[in-house]
Amino acid sequence: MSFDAVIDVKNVSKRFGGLRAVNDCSLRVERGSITGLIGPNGAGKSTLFNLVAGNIVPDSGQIIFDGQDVTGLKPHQLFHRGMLRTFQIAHEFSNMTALENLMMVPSGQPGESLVRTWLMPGVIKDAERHVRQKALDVIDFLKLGHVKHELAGNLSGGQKKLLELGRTMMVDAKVVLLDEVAAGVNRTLLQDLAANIERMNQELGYTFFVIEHDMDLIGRLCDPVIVMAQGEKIAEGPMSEIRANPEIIEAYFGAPVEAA
Ligand SMILES: Nc1ncnc2c1ncn2[C@@H]1O[C@H](COP(=O)(O)OP(=O)(O)OP(=O)(O)O)[C@@H](O)[C@H]1O
Repeated sequence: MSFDAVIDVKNVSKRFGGLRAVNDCSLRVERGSITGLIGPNGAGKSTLFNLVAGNIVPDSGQIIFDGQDVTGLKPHQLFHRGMLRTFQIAHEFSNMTALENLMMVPSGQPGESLVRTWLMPGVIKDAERHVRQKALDVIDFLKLGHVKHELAGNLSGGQKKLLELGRTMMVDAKVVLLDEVAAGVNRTLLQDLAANIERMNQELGYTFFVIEHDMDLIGRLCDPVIVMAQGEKIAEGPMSEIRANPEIIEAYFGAPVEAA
């Protein structure tokens, strides 16, 4: 079977003191998929995300991103290669409008250099026009037109998350790591958010890697779903299969695990 992995985690381990938070774990995220990562509290999901996103360095093993060994690279270096992590913290600049927030994202805009601004005003104008148009397209795609001139600080929790999703679209990410999408979002906006993630995946080809405690959301969005427990991958498959596996249900999906 051919498998085009955008993220390939190979035998990665991470200890905190005597605790093996991630233990010889291997898993892959296929390009074009929405891959879910679930498991009980303390299973090692966040640690695995931190390892993949470059927030912490593994004790052993390798992280391959888009065919290249990126083990030990920092988050900003991974960002420039097209790996984005979002939703853990709302990064919006409160005193800027939704549209301006999107326009701030692309790095290395010519307008950032004062010397270039002075030497080549025409180039800057063109680049700005391009970024503005792209931001307007993203606003349209996410159906945020009615709040585009609203200060980001005044948006609802769900709208802020949509805006953050929009920020990933400004840089053409190869993979987006989503952390706890559902946390703090009401059911209606959650449906919007889920629909937009699906559209970004299906219409624009984005790959997502998702940690989520909300099993309904995981069931709706993700295929495959990877189950972690005690620092290891213990199962992988469509949510229907995972849900039907009595051993997994018994051991890992009792009431405490479902609680977001
Ligand atoms: N910085 C740290 N220092 C010490 N121990 C840590 C650290 N980060 C995580 N751990 C421990 O590693 C284990 C795995 O934690 P992790 O947060 O990765 O699990 P998780 O699956 O994301 O859990 P949850 O669903 O509760 O967020 C836990 O026992 C946790 O206490």
